[in-house]
Amino acid sequence: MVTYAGRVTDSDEYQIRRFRAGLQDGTVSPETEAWLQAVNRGFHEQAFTPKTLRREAEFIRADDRLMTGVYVDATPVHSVGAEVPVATFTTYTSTLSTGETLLPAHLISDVTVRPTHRRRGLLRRMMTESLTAARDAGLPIAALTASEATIYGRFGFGVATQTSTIELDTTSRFALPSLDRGAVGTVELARREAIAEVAGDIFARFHAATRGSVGRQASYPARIDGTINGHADEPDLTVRAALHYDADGTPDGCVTYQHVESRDAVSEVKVIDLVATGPDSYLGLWNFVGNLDLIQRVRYDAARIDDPLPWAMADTRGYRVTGRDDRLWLRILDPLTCLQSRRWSGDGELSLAVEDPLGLAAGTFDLGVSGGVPSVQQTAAAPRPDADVTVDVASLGSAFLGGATIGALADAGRIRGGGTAVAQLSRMFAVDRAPYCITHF
Ligand SMILES: CC(=O)SCCNC(=O)CCNC(=O)[C@H](O)C(C)(C)COP(=O)(O)OP(=O)(O)OC[C@H]1O[C@@H](n2cnc3c(N)ncnc32)[C@H](O)[C@@H]1OP(=O)(O)O
Repeated sequence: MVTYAGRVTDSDEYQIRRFRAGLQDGTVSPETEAWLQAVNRGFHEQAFTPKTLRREAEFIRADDRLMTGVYVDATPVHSVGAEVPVATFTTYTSTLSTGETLLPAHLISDVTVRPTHRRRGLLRRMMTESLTAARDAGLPIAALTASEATIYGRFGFGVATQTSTIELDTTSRFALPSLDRGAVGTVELARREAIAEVAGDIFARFHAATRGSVGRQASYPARIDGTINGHADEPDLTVRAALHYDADGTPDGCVTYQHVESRDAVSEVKVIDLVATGPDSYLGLWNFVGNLDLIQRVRYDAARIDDPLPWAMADTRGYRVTGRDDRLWLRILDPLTCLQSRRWSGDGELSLAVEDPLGLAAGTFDLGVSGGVPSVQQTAAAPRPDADVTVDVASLGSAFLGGATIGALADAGRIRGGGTAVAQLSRMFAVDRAPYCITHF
């Protein structure tokens, strides 16, 4: 019988096991199946069918994920068995685009703790061990997308990118006059099945050029083309797709969308995914979606917060932002590598102290930028009180790609330093566009 007293760090009641997805000749191993079904329960989702279970196992194997399960020795009679983990956590390596380079990134997902085992430190233990292992393996940064905004700051994660939910009025008000000013390319409906063939190449071009983008997991084509349809065995055949082609006929943008029942009897289309490699393909795809017949409104929940679309529209009031959400959370593990990998806009020299509650990225750094080229050196293993500017590691994660400005973080009390040094750091960190991530993981 499980006893429910004490914190996990004080008890030997829990065993942690780490493993890769077990899948042989189309059969999912019992350990992997129990882990996947536990994740589903944790997120209140329907149980996998044999077909969707196999597909999910194939995807997580393709990502080469490390799965962590926390187990108890024994469970009460009639309860789920001891083979089902009470907590889950998974990690894999992908890339984060700084717009200049692709940084290897430690991605964290599928974090669940069973309600009957919560608030005993299981998440803290899994997270601390995982971040420490990633740092020791030389990974400079960790990333996740969060179910709640209050959980991950304590582990050094900061909101690094945000997205808007937008609604477009696509009645006769919708027009993009700027498209007539020399935009090139054409749009054509695509076969749904073709998306899996082209989406990867289009995304790779977007990813390399877009600061804040995270490499997509193996399941992504199936997520955006309707193959993954909740937990149904069959694809969602309401999903449609269109491609934008450049002047040479090469696909350089892709949108998937579906007609949905709206709350207020307005004929509405939901954009599932839209990836464009440049302004022409971006506006071209929106022109297509905005001119669909019989549709009065288009909704999209992953628009840039500095979206060019309203600036291209004849009637900017046809573009409404109905929400804004954090998307990517970043946790710097190696400030030296991270700071050297980004683009700098202003020259300057100052010392930067980084505070880290987990101690992984703490230190004092001399940061110099000359002609936009950075030179960073660690001068102390701990944050020095006499540094020009002091920042906590979560705020550094928010500022890293320009998602939060240094000025806003200073006014929020999260960056400390003399006015001149903070203003200089602000000029050095400034970016021309907000970072943008359209990967959910
Ligand atoms: C990347 C992702 O996968 S996001 C998805 C996260 N998962 C979910 O939302 C599924 C539902 N929730 C859960 O499964 C669990 O409640 C979890 C995973 C959020 C937390 O797991 P627990 O094992 O209870 O967390 P743990 O006991 O280790 O708590 C660690 C700290 O986080 C805090 N905390 C935990 N959950 C929350 C929360 N939902 N909101 C605010 N603080 C929280 C605890 O108070 C504790 O704080 P402290 O150590 O500073 O005192």
